Amino acid sequence: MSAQLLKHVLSGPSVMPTSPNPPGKDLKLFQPKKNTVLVSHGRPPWYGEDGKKIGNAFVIGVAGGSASGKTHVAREIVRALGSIPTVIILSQDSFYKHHSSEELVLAHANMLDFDHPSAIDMPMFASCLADLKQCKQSNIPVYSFAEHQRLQETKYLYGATVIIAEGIMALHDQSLRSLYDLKIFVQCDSDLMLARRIKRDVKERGRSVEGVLDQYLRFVKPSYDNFVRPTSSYADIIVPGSNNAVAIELICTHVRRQLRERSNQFREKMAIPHLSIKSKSGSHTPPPELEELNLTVHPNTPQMKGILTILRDKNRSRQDFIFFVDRLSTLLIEHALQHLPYLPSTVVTPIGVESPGKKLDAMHICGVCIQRSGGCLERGFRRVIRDAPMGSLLIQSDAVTGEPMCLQVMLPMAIRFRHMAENSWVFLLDAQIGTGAAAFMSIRILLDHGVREDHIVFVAFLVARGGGISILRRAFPEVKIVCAAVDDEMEEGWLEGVQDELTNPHGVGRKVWVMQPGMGQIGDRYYL
Ligand SMILES: Nc1ncnc2c1ncn2[C@@H]1O[C@H](COP(=O)(O)OP(=O)(O)O)[C@@H](O)[C@H]1O
Ligand SMILES: Nc1ccn([C@@H]2O[C@H](COP(=O)(O)O)[C@@H](O)[C@H]2O)c(=O)n1
Repeated sequence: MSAQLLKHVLSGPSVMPTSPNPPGKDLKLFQPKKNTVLVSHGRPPWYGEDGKKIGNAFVIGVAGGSASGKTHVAREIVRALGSIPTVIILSQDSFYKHHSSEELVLAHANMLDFDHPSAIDMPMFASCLADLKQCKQSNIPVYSFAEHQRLQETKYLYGATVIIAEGIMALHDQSLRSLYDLKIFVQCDSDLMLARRIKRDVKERGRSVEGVLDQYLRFVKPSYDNFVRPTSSYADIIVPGSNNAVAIELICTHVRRQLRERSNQFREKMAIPHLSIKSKSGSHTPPPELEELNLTVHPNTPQMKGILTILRDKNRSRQDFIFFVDRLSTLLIEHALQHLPYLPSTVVTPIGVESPGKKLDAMHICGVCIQRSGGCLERGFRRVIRDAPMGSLLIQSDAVTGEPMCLQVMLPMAIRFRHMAENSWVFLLDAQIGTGAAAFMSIRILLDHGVREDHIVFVAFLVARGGGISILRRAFPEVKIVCAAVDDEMEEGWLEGVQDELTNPHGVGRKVWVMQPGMGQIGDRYYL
C-alpha cells in the first residue's frame, strides 16, 4: 500500500478534447463509415427524461485486518473495471477523528488506540459515502499517518459510477453496511498480515519495527479478534489475502453485469431530446409554441437583428465573427441580469443629494461554460460580472449511442461545497440549445451539487424550437433560459472528423444535430 493519504483512484475517462476542424472549413455532412466504432469513456446519463436521478452509484464495501490486502483488492477491481468511467476508492483512513494535543503525544508513543471502532468518525464516513452513492459531491477529509492527524484540506469527489469503501471497520456499522451493494471481507493469515504491516509501516509510515510490534500487540491484534474478524459474517464474498486474482475477476464480472442492467434501465428512461425534431426518416412532431417554452428572448431590436445577420453569414471573417460573438454575449449577459434579485439602495451623489437605486442581492455568482462552444460567452460574462469565478463542463455525445457523455467537471469552489452551492447563482453558458442533451446534463450536475433550480440562469445565443427545449422545460421549469433568437428546425447529420494524432487518430466523425438557419458550428468558427 502506498503512503498516499487519501487512497483515491480515478479510472476511466481522461479528458478528451474536442477534435478541431481546420480554419475556414465549413461544416461537412456525410454518412458514417461502416465498421467505424467510437468508444467514449465518459459518464452516460444518470437521470431520466423528467430530470430526476435514476438509481445510485454501485457501492462495494471491503473489510479485513490491517495489511490483509484490502487496498490491493480495491485497486485490482479499479484496474479490471478500467473501461467503466470513474471508479473511486474511499478509504476509511480518511475518517480518523481529529486528535487533541494530548492525544497526539499518546499517538507518537504508540499509546493511542487507532483500532477501536470509536477512533473512526463513522457518521461522517457514512454521510460522505451516502452523498457519493446518491451522485452528490463530497469533500473528503485528508488524514496524515505521519502526523497522526486530520489535515485542514479536503478532497473534492463527484460523479463516481462505482465506489469502493475500504477499511478495517468497513463492515462494522449498520449505517455503512446499509449503503453497500456488495460486501467483501479479505481473509488473511495473521502472520502474513503482521509481516506485511511491519514492512509497510517502516517503509511508508515512518515507524520503527519495535513501535509496530508494540502497537500490534497492544491494539491491532486484540481489535482484529474483537471487532474486525467478526464482521466477516456480514460479507457476501470472502476473498483470500493472497493469490486472489480469480476471486477479483469473479467480483468484476458481477459488477459489470449489475452496471449493464442499470445502464439499460437508464437508456430506457433517459431524456429523448429529439422528439419534435425533423428526422431523416421524415417523421416530424410539430414544435411547441414559443410562449409555452417560457424563454427570455432578447428584444429583437434593429441592433440585435444586425448582429445576428452578421453571425449567421458564412462569408464573414473570423475577426468579425469573434468581435460580434463577444458583443452578443455581453448584451445577453446584461439582459440575463434581470433574473438576479435586487434590493433597494440609496446613495449620496457627489453634490450631496440622496438618490434611491438598487443593489444586487446575490451572495455568490459564478459562471460555468459548457465546453467548447460555451467558452464563446466567457468574455461577455467577464465584462459584465466582474471577478466572478468560472468553471467548465465537458460534455460530448457518443457517436454510437448518441447519448451525452460527461467527460470532465471543473466547478468553482462556490459550487464544490454544498452550503455555498445552495446560496449561489450560476450562469450556465453554451452557444446554443439544440437537442438540449448537454444543457440537460449540465443542469443535472449543478442540481447534484445543491444549486437551486431557480438560481440557474442558462444563457445561449440560439435555441431550437424543434429541439429538446420542451423536454428541458418540462424537467427543469424553474431554470431561467435567456437567448438572442429562437430557430425552428434541427436536422440530423454527420460531421466529418479531422484526423489528429492525439485526439482523433483515425479521423472518425460524429453524429450532430444542426440548427437551421443557425450559425454553423459556433465553437469551430470562434476558436479555429
Ligand atoms: N494479493 C496480494 N499478493 C501479494 N502481495 C499483496 C497482496 N495483497 C496485498 N499485498 C501486499 O501487502 C501489503 C499490504 O497490502 P494492502 O492492500 O495495503 O493492505 P490493507 O489495505 O489491507 O492494509 C502491500 O505491500 C501489498 O503489496
Ligand atoms: N495514525 C494512525 C492511524 C491508523 N493507524 C493504523 O492503521 C491501520 C489501518 O490501516 P490499514 O491501511 O492497515 O487498514 C490500523 O490498524 C491502525 O492501527 C496507525 O498506525 N496510525
